[in-house]
Amino acid sequence: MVTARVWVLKKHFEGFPKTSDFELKKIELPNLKDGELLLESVFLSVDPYMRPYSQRDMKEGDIMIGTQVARVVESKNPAFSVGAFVVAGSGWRTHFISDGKDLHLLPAGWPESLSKSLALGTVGMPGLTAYFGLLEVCKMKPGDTVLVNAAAGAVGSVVGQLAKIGGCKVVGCAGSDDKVAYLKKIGFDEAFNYKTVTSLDEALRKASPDGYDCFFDNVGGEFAYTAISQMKKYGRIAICGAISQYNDSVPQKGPYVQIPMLFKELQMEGFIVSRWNNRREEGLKALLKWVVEGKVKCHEHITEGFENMPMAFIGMLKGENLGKAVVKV
Ligand SMILES: NC(=O)C1=CN([C@@H]2O[C@H](COP(=O)(O)OP(=O)(O)OC[C@H]3O[C@@H](n4cnc5c(N)ncnc54)[C@H](OP(=O)(O)O)[C@@H]3O)[C@@H](O)[C@H]2O)C=CC1
Ligand SMILES: CCCCCCCCC/C=C/C=O
Repeated sequence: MVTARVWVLKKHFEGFPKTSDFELKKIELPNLKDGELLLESVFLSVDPYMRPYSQRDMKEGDIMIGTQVARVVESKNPAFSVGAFVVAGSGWRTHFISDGKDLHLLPAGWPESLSKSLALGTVGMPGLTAYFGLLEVCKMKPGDTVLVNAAAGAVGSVVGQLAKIGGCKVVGCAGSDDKVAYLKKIGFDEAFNYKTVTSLDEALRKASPDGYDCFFDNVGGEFAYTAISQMKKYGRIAICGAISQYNDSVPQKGPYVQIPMLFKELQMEGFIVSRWNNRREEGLKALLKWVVEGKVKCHEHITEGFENMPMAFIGMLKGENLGKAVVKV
């Protein structure tokens, strides 16, 4: 008999999540039936979507949603051998039983020297978000100037590096000087700390006096309005996230974007990465190749200990992470 530790949503978040909104519980797992396997989480992801999705899809007492890299510890399913690593979406659990249907083996050719945690970040859902958002929504082309916010995070850091590979000029904004230094180190042409500039409008204008062809928006709110006002004619805006609004108890009011949208004839499109689930393999193969070749650099913010999941999640929402926020069990 295996005992799993799980984190449940004890109380729906009101405003910014608190550690008291979560509860750690123990669950006895039954013996395996034919076709099933027992897995143990090795790395778990903490992601911004957990904040809005918990509100929309979860009830109090549910196990927190989420993905993990897990190792097969026992198998009665011939498709998965003991010791194999998979990406699963089984929520905040140390151990779980699966019938194998929704598990993804790591992409073929994953080098032994590459941390498997990257399957939750650059070579996982956030990397795919950057890849499809840039190619299919921003429709980036060589010579474009691309703006990305939350640029030192899991998605943003890949957006900037892919845009450089694609022959673009890249401007990134992040919330600390260390993050800005990192962006410059990984090849961003311009980067600034949006928390310390005296005027965001001026900082954006200085970074690209001619404006922006593409805006990959991870943040929303006031930042997005200011950036949209500086788009070039026919610019493309990908609405990837709106993290500055996820913790609002009262929805923010304008300013509104219709005037720049109209007179600059802009395109703005929201997207969810799962739209391209049928091209997952293509995206992961490309991302893995760039990582192995050293063309895309990865940074991770690793929190040790399953007991620290809520703290890691809250820390990520506060901006404590440089790169992908991951918990190592
Ligand atoms: N559409 C889709 O399919 C997907 C969308 N997303 C979205 O992409 C965005 C980035 O996600 P991800 O890369 O995983 O997370 P990150 O690794 O970027 O972590 C979140 C970052 O957001 C920044 N942030 C937090 N609060 C604010 C705020 N009020 N204003 C500005 N920045 C803030 C912080 O960085 P800083 O220090 O710079 O403030 C923090 O580090 C999120 O909005 C997420 O919801 C992610 C995956 C898929
Ligand atoms: C239980 C696994 C759920 C995985 C969902 C991943 C979709 C992310 C879409 C993000 C939207 C905004 O952040």
